[in-house]
Amino acid sequence: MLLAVDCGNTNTVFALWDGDQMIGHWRTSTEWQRTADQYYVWLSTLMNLQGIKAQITDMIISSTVPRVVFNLRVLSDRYFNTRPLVVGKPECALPVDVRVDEGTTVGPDRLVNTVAGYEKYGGDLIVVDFGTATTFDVVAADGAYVGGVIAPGVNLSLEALHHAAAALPHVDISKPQNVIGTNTVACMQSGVFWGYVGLVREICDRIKAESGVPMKVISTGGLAPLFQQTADLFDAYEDDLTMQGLRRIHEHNKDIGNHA
Ligand SMILES: Nc1ncnc2c1ncn2[C@@H]1O[C@H](COP(=O)(O)OP(=O)(O)O)[C@@H](O)[C@H]1O
Ligand SMILES: CC(C)(COP(=O)(O)O)[C@@H](O)C(=O)NCCC(=O)O
Ligand SMILES: [K+]
Repeated sequence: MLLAVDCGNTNTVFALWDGDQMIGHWRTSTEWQRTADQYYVWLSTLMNLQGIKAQITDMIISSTVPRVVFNLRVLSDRYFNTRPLVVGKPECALPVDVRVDEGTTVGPDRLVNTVAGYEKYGGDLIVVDFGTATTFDVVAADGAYVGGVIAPGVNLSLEALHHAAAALPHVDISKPQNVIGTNTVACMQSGVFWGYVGLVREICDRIKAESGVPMKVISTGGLAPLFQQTADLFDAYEDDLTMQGLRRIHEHNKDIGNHA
């Protein structure tokens, strides 16, 4: 079975794949100090609790935080006796072209999202990921990754307000009833929530205009469900797009006989 690990700047998600069936997924905070032994105790405890008996033979990693990869490699080596595929490393092939400026390193999560988006929805696609950052990634008709947009994340924007202004409290994001807030918290939530709705709409409109073709827009990431409540922003929501992409990339590397 395949263990797929997506390490974002805030959260790390593990998913267990049996062929194209996801039989479990677990989330933990991203901490580069966490050791291979700690990962293993955590993961095996959760698997036991759910009665999952799995023989993990393969592992694939996507990480936006380079220094967590070391301990994840040790996990793979020590407990599963396999060398992991690491997206973004030369030995990990992608099933699509990447057409960006020479020397640019695209975040692996962004590439993985577009691979999964293309597999399910085809090309001429925009994938919006509401993670620590909010990213927009564009897939051409042939599935190639052709670039995108990086905007500050929703929670990051709220945190920035709190940190920079003495009188603004820590606030959790939610969809406000009204645009006009009648207290500090409601005003901040309105600014960030409706500001983001506008940001998403404007950026997607401009990507479509620049591309000159009709495009589908799909959303993913921790905070995507919140924006799914605003009916007309997205054509679809996918809660495990990065995991689907990791499975697809692993399959592609097997197909071409690539061993990490
Ligand atoms: N189910 C959830 N409900 C509310 N907030 C969430 C949920 N999942 C994640 N978040 C928050 O959304 C943000 C992005 O999460 P995530 O997609 O896991 O980020 P990343 O991939 O960058 O680690 C984080 O600030 C996280 O605290
Ligand atoms: C843009 C990101 C910070 C998003 O990370 P996330 O919100 O998933 O933690 C990450 O994809 C990244 O570090 N990218 C490197 C630069 C680039 O993609 O061009
Ligand atoms: K992410």
